[in-house]
Amino acid sequence: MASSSRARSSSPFSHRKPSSPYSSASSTASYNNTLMPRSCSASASSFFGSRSVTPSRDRSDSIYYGLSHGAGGYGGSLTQVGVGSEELIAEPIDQPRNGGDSISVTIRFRPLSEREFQRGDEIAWSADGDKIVRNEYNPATAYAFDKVFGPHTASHEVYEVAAKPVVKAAMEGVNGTVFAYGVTSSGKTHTMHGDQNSPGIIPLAIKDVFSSIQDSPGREFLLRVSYLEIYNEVINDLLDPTGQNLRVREDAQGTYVEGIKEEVVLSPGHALSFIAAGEEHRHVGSNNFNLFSSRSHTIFSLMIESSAHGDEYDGVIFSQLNLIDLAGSESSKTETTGIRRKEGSYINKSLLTLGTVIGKLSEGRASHVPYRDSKLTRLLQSSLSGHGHVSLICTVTPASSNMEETHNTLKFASRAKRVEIYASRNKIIDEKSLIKKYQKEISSLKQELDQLRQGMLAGVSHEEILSLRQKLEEGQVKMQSRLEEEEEAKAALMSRIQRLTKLILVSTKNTIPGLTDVPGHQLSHSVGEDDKLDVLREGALLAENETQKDSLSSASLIASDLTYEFKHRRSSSMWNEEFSPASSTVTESTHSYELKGTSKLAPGRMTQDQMDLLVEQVKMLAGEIAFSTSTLKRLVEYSVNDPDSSKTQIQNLEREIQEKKRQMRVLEQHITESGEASITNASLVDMQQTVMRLMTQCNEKAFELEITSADNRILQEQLQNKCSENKELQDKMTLLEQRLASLSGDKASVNSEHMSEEYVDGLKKKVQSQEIENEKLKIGQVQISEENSGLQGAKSEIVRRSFLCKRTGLCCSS
Ligand SMILES: Nc1ncnc2c1ncn2[C@@H]1O[C@H](COP(=O)(O)OP(=O)(O)OP(=O)(O)O)[C@@H](O)[C@H]1O
Repeated sequence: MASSSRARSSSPFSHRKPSSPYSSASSTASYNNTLMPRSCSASASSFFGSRSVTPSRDRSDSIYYGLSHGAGGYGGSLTQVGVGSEELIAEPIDQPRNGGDSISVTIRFRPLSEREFQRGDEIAWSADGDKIVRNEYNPATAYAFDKVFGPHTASHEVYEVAAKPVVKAAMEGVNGTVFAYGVTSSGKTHTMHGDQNSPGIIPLAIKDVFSSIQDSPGREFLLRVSYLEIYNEVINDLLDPTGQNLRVREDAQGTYVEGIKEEVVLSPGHALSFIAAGEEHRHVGSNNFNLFSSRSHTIFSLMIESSAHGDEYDGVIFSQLNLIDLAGSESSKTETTGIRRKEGSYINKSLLTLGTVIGKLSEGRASHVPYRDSKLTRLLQSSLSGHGHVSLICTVTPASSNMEETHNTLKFASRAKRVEIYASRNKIIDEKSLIKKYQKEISSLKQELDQLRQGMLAGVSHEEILSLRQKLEEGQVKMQSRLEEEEEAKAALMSRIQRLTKLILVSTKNTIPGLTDVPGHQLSHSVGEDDKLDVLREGALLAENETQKDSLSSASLIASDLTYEFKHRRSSSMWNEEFSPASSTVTESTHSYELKGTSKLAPGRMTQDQMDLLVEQVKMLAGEIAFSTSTLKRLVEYSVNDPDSSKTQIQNLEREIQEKKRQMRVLEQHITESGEASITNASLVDMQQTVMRLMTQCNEKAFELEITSADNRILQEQLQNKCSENKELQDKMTLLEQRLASLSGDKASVNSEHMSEEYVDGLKKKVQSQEIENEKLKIGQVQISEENSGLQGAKSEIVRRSFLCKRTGLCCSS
């Protein structure tokens, strides 16, 4: 058979042997060294079946004992087995020395297997009463324990005694460890896991944990599980196939496995589905004693965090519950070769270390305890060193062929009984706890969401926002994207809140304020629960009977976000019932407005819808008051003619008006309180401010643009004037130039014709003054050009500004 990680069926237990003790073992087993009892009678023992042989003895002469404590308790005062015979090898079990508790040690017999039966094995060890194990061949050899379970005890009975108290304490913050110890094929896996017909300690503990949550309506829980195996001294994560060869680390809280995967679980089915998945990876192989022998030690851990609701909050309690299925020790009789032998030697070595550690601890001396000698003892260090409850279930076979191995198990159990523990509630952790982190995150997200909701609805209506958008033209896009962002943020917050709250488990029982009267159909399972329960149903693991399945289902928990949603819906519907305008006729309104629930309506928690409804109610009341007042006025007028007949009507109407005014005041007060509560709403203020800012900016820009446009028009007019002036001057200059040219021609002709001196001087003066005028014209022309270029600059500035205004998108229609 393949040695490692072979695929098995989806049920975590379906790969296991059939429950019948006679159905699994091979009938061809070679087993010759059967031990026969020293004083064996042929009488059949009804206890172990007709084939079993019980040696004869006289107990009353050889042993007396006094057991004074109740079964399965911690710190029980199990007294030693007193002895009256020198043959007695019984190891006395002492009271804890220093007043601490002791490990709970129970023994579970399994029936003779078919193979043992076929082989002619006899009963070598048996339960004598419910606390003593006695050797059938040497009756003086007896051991006393907290409880001894006979071969026909069902697993749930073992659970009640050996595990339930540990689970209960774990729910209250005390760490707990339950482990099954015994030789191969003695029934460890049967005890810890069980099968479909008889669930073992692990499924029963899981079921109990969820029932306990169900019975704790005042608390919130967060559960995580991890599942690992120690195979050949290597730690593998059974929930994560990539998590191989993990390392053990140590911190203030004790040892832990670095990088182990922890899964949050929401229901029993959910938790069991992880075990089923883990079992797929566990190392199982066959030896000549057990077809499905566990080749590794497995530790299934349940991390439990809890805290009280709301005002009752007193910190977070954390505890860890370890449920351990050890691999069985193998004797030389276990015929193994190759890989099995190697596995066997690792198993034996670690169990030997466990024995040594227990031995050292039981001595109670401050000697070195070799926890580090094996991964198993290293991981169990905090449990074994007494910081939590420990329950050891030793599984044994009664078979004579295994008499020595069983004896060794009993001796180990006896030593373990002497180990003292001082289990106490874990320190209250707060900031570091996951549940606290989730709770904080949820409440801040909820606040944020409320703000967002109110911010989007209060004060600024959607229509107003739309009209603002229109006014803001391009600003509309900005606004739109902002709205979308906020919608997205809201949706993201909602889904995050839902996701986180779904991980926190609360009881569905009706004692939490706000959860009362929850109609069954409004409650839902947590996420994934149905799926996981399907997995469970497929494996039929817990389908022991319908009742049990039902109780498991009823133990399933709702997520607190559903509670939140439910509360929300409930308050809304209550609101609708009480404040529905539809139900408010003038005469009935007195009742419908009556604020029966005012104390329930914490103003800060009002949704916008509720606020709107209130405002509507106030408006309606105001209308009604106005209507009644005018009716009253008319009645008073008519009453002049017939005062008696109208008197009662007038009085009634006056009373009605007074009453309505009173109701209106109460409603207004509510609105004011709610308004005050929401006035701090940053999102709303933000949004309104943004709108206002954009509006103001837009108006300013529009005004600026108007001024600039006006300036522009004036400048353009000026430019045109200057241009026409310029044209005139240019025309004038052309004329003057023409005249100058003609004058120059005149001068030449005068010179040539020897014109009179006077005439020439006169002409010269004319020319000079003309030149001066010319110069002036030129200067004028330069000025005009300069002015022209100034105007051009102004023009481009206007164009630039207009462009900028358009770019900012904030210009008005002008
Ligand atoms: N109390 C019991 N009642 C009936 N059958 C039992 C009981 N205990 C064990 N068996 C049966 O004995 C066989 C061996 O049991 P199991 O596999 O649990 O032993 P184990 O101690 O886990 O062995 P290993 O150490 O090799 O894994 C199985 O077929 C199982 O169903």
